[in-house]
Amino acid sequence: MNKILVTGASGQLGSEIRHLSSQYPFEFIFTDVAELDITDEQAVRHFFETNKPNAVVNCAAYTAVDRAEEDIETADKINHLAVKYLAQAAQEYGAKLVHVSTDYVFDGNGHRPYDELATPDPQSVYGDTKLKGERAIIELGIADSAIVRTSWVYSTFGNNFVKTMRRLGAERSELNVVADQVGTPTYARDLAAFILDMLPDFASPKTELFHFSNEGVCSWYDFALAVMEMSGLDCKVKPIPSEKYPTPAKRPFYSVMSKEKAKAQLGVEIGHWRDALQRCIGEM
Ligand SMILES: NC(=O)C1=CN([C@@H]2O[C@H](COP(=O)(O)OP(=O)(O)OC[C@H]3O[C@@H](n4cnc5c(N)ncnc54)[C@H](OP(=O)(O)O)[C@@H]3O)[C@@H](O)[C@H]2O)C=CC1
Ligand SMILES: Cc1cn([C@H]2C[C@H](O)[C@@H](COP(=O)(O)OP(=O)(O)O[C@H]3O[C@@H](C)C(=O)[C@@H](O)[C@H]3O)O2)c(=O)[nH]c1=O
Repeated sequence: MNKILVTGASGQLGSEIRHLSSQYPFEFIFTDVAELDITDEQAVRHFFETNKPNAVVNCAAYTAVDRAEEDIETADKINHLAVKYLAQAAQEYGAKLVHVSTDYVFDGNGHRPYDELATPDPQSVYGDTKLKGERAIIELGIADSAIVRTSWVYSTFGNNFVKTMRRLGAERSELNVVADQVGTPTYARDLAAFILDMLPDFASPKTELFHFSNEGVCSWYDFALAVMEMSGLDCKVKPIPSEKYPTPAKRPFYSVMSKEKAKAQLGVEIGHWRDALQRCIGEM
């Protein structure tokens, strides 16, 4: 029996893993900051010593992209230093590690889907701290560890762009949304299934990077339009350029990721973002 520690389990991804957990023959330990604060190095070691998980899926993160620009130290603690503590504990106690990262590690100046060999160049504090977290794992040379980069995550659980659009769409008759930032949305349930499916057989002498999102490409504007349409909301969405929606953090203009490696090596079949969105909104 595999004993899987899930950190940050009250967030979107963690909640989706919990939702799917009864379908998998694993024993799960779900923790969020109250049960295991991953920035507390001693607490992390103690937790591994006491519970001896065979695997850890790190869903904990500092995901407030704009707030991170001001709150650099906290973002770094959670997205970087804490990831090192988890990786060290996983190495010491022989547990598999699956860590989740982001498309925001890329500068967004590309025009073809980024694969796992593409050079990251984050443009925001959030992206920078997430990249430092990735590197902390890679530098340890830890076996049986995977970093899954994903993008534009939403779920019925937690906070996300889909929920923001539904709220604003119900309140307003018109909404401006950026149309020059392009990427791929990811239903957290599909990401959760991908991670749980890969875990049992996953083995690697070093850290493997994988990209995972739903299929297809869209702008935030296209995404917002689809949310309104599928939610039956009569709110007019207007496309605007990024300079008309100034934010503290710079977002990549293009952050589409190639999933070829995950498909070839792990045999995953991935649904289109519109179908995934429809499934999620159907549960809201
Ligand atoms: N959301 C997105 O669009 C994307 C997310 N990702 C990555 O996917 C992963 C999962 O994201 P998602 O589920 O959306 O994130 P959420 O923000 O929904 O959840 C993160 C969870 O981690 C918790 N947490 C924060 N600090 C700590 C801590 N010190 N110890 C333990 N838990 C803590 C949060 O608690 P609290 O809420 O109290 O802070 C929250 O419950 C993250 O690695 C994220 O970077 C990648 C691409 C896109
Ligand atoms: C609410 C709103 C946002 N926007 C823009 C701002 C931004 O450029 C874009 C997305 O908005 P958000 O701030 O909700 O999304 P953001 O927090 O940037 O989402 C990111 O989160 C992190 C955690 C990730 O890892 C990324 O993959 C990505 O999902 O939409 C509008 O144009 N109009 C609006 O009314």
